[in-house]
Amino acid sequence: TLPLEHGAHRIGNRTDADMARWRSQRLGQFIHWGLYAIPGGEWKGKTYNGAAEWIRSWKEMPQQEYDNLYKQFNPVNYQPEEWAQQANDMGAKYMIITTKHHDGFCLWPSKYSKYSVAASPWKKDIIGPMVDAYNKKGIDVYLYFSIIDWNQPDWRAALKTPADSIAYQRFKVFVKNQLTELLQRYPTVKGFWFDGTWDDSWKNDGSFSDELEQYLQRLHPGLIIGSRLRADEKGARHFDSNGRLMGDYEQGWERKLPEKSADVHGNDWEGVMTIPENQWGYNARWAGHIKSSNELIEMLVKSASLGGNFVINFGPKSDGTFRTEEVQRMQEISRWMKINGSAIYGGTDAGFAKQDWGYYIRKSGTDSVYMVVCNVPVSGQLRVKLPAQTTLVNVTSLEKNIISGTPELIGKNEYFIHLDHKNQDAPFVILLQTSKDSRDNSGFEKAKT
Ligand SMILES: COc1ccc([C@H]2[C@H](O)[C@H](O)[C@H](C)N2C)cc1
Repeated sequence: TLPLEHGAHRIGNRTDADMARWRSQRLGQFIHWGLYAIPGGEWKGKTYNGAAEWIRSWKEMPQQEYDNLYKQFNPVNYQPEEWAQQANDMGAKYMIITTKHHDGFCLWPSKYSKYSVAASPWKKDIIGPMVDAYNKKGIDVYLYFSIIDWNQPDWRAALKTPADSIAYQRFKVFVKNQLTELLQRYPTVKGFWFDGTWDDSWKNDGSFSDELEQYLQRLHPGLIIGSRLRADEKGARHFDSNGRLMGDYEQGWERKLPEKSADVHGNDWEGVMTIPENQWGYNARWAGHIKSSNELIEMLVKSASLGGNFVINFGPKSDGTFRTEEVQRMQEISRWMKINGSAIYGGTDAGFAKQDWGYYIRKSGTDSVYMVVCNVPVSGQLRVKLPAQTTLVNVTSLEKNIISGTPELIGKNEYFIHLDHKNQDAPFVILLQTSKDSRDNSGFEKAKT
């Protein structure tokens, strides 16, 4: 391995209580909210086909006009208590809020930038009341922070001249000041979700990103920061030049999920997902495929079955309300989580052979393994192949009328669980109580006699 000064400083997952809490939460809510919600993907009758929060970079958008949108930011219907209530109903255990996206507009009255809510008609702090409302519901808050800042004259994508380096040096002081300010203003936050760290200016400055992460940890012990912040001294991101994960969890799963256990190498990880194909901020017209609640639930289940967290993104409108499709998804997921949440919270990779009908999730540290059935076989029988020296002690379902009879032993450590022929309109859950046992199959034979 290469001798790295600014590569990964820890091998393996964090084992402290803060990380264990994050790991048990499994379902998060991402919120992208800012000036981009005002145009909502359209400008002067034209539709922007990119992601709404990137509209400033659209050739049809005069940047000065975008930058002046702060004069219209006045979310008269913003009710953070309602936001927190609906997130709590959905079953989200943490929330990530954009304090500042790439456009540089700060949703808190920053001492270090005039480009904030303080200059808007709204005037007031947006972040504080949100953190308080979510924390009051027992939901942890993480602060999304974009390193890229199109509003800051000292920001540079690349350092081409000595003048660039001098300006960028000032910019790094500004970044450190804002992050310090955020931790001082909102001491209950559990971590940062960094973004906008792919440019050369940042990638080629691994030592700064490393020092910044260590500075933040000293300032606020226990902070959880994913792999997007850091670069090592050779410009490697997420994984250092020795292939070791930097940060506290793999944060690269954006609008995509790992397929199998081998894809995550035993690391903590988090997937973030949009409901439409690729819109984070509010976009008036969602084009393309819009994920149903069952699709999002299956992604959540798949994430938990692979030992990761799943975060669903919402883009509130400029007035502070949520669009119908997003409210619908929160309500449908809420109904499912109220019945099946025990399979998700504290869930992790069961280490069982994957079957076509769906996913296994182990309640971490126990012999309880949940089966979440997403694809009901026309045969009506679910194949369960237990690892060696594992016996099946009990089988129950979280809802009534799912299973018919007792499991049928069909081979060594292999069973069919027969389903009651009800057609299901959502994934359903069966709980397997197993036990480590030197004798194979000893479980159900006892039950059968
Ligand atoms: C260039 O491809 C990108 C760049 C940035 C993103 C940003 C989105 O604006 C959103 O904030 C997402 C979490 N982030 C990765 C997404 C895709």
